[in-house]
Amino acid sequence: MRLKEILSLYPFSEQFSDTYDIEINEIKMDSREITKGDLFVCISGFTVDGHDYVNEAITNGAVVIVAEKNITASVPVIVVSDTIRFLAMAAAKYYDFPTNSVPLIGVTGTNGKTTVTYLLEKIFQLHANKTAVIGTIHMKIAEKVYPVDNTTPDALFLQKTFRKMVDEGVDRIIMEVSSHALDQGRVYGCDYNIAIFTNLTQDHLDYHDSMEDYLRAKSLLFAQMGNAYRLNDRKYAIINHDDPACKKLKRATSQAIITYGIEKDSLIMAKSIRLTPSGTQFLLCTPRGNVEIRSNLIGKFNVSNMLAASSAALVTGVPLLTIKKALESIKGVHGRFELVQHQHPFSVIVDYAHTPDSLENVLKTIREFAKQKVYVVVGCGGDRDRTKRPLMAKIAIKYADNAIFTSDNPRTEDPNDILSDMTEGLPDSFGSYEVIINRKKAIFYAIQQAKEDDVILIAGKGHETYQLVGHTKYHFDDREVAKEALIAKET
Ligand SMILES: CC(=O)N[C@H]1[C@@H](OP(=O)(O)OP(=O)(O)OC[C@H]2O[C@@H](n3ccc(=O)[nH]c3=O)[C@H](O)[C@@H]2O)O[C@H](CO)[C@@H](O)[C@@H]1O[C@H](C)C(=O)N[C@@H](C)C(=O)N[C@H](CCC(=O)O)C(=O)O
Ligand SMILES: Nc1ncnc2c1ncn2[C@@H]1O[C@H](COP(=O)(O)OP(=O)(O)OP(=O)(O)O)[C@@H](O)[C@H]1O
Ligand SMILES: N[C@H](CCC[C@H](N)C(=O)O)C(=O)O
Ligand SMILES: [Mg+2]
Repeated sequence: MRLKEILSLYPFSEQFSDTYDIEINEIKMDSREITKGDLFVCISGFTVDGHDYVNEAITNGAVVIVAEKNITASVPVIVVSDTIRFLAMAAAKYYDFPTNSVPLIGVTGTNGKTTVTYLLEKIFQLHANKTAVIGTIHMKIAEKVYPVDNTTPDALFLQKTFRKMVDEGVDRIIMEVSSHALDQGRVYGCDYNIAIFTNLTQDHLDYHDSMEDYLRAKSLLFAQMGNAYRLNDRKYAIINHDDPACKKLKRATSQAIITYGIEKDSLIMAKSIRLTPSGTQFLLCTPRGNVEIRSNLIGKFNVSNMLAASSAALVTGVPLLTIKKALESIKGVHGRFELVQHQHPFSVIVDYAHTPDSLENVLKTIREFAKQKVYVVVGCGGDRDRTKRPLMAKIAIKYADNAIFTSDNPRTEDPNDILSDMTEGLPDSFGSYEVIINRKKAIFYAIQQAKEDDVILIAGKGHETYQLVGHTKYHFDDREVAKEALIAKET
């Protein structure tokens, strides 16, 4: 594409003279990925400043630099006020606005994003849609799976990927939208048809200044849906009515609002809920009628997730009976309340709860059904919200009979410091706990202790297949380690 075309969306682009009318191979934001003929956009990051890599970019073949600072270079330099904004705009143009031609559904909230995207994927698939998903576990185009680094990738990756999805005939894109991505403008170029909010509870206070700031970031998804009351291009904000943030999020958008809820009177509701140790049952009540759902998903929070997914499916025209069939066919979500299969008379559950609210929800659910003791093996991630550590420890002790605190991706922190943060504020009256820094040993210990009808929850890593120590990822899978420990117990 000609540079002039890429620049055409930029305000007063006529200021860029014809000397800028050159052919561009691709747009890149990483000097290490530049090849001959590319345009390099300098992003000032949290770790380094892309402006410091201009020479490397030129050596690798960059023919134009887009920067926020006046820099001297041997190729033309275009100075803009905000390179992140420029990147999203240029990428959307370069890849020909892929999200204009396919419904895009964004899911945000502290917990439940991966679950809701998974449920929606299954519903749309049953409705004969060709779906694509982007989220924490992977990126998926129909049945092809690709690895991802972030839950929500950067703007460049997104636009390029959306183009690939559209070209491959995808007719529904479902994606998780993290607060980091919203704050960093990774989704500026995305044209959402539906935005879903699950809930807002404490997390990421290492990154956001306060819960208000965290909510502000989440609300950007709703604010950036635009103001388009076009009959053939309806947009919907789907919001959890039970969450206190609902009121503020409603005000963030001018689009049609669909509320869902269990407690509060909502447009889409779950009534007559029955929670059992093997699933949930409820009446899905909608303006298009009511239908009974019998799901294998465990816990009240999953009823809320099913309402969110059902709401999005309904507004896109999926019949209620298809929604019912899809929800009832789902066995479980990878790494979420996943039962480790074995012959012992006690249960081992691996779950991705890594926030105070999710840990409380999962432990409460287990507590309700446990016939004997509840064990929890849990840690807190390094280089992440320190203030959630003592809260998670308190919750673990409150709901479990035996809490074993251990490591979960210490990253660049000393695991001892993380564990001290967890246990520091715990009064003696809070009950006993143990600290076993090595996660494998902690899991083995819990499984060795367990007796008939006990339940062991291994929380925090879910689907993850690594332990991140420093900047190195070591293979580690809670489910594999649990199985090893179960075999060791037999012998
Ligand atoms: C704190 C944070 O969010 N950082 C994100 C940020 O990275 P950064 O600002 O550190 O980037 P940087 O390394 O300083 O680089 C700045 C620029 O220089 C360029 N560069 C760099 C080196 C070089 O040699 N040459 C070069 O050109 C880089 O390509 C980049 O354009 O921008 C990157 C690109 O978008 C992200 O991948 C990265 O996410 C990091 C890996 C991360 O761990 N983020 C977490 C906190 C996160 O975003 N999590 C959420 C999920 C949270 C949840 O919901 O639970 C997520 O969406 O994944
Ligand atoms: N609606 C919900 N409310 C509270 N907790 C939930 C909810 N749904 C799931 N959980 C809990 O949160 C954990 C993570 O769920 P899920 O992966 O769906 O969330 P997420 O928002 O995608 O998380 P992440 O921010 O890491 O991407 C689950 O393992 C479960 O313990
Ligand atoms: N998306 C979350 C995942 C946390 C998972 C947990 N295992 C940890 O490493 O803290 C984050 O990056 O904060
Ligand atoms: Mg997720």
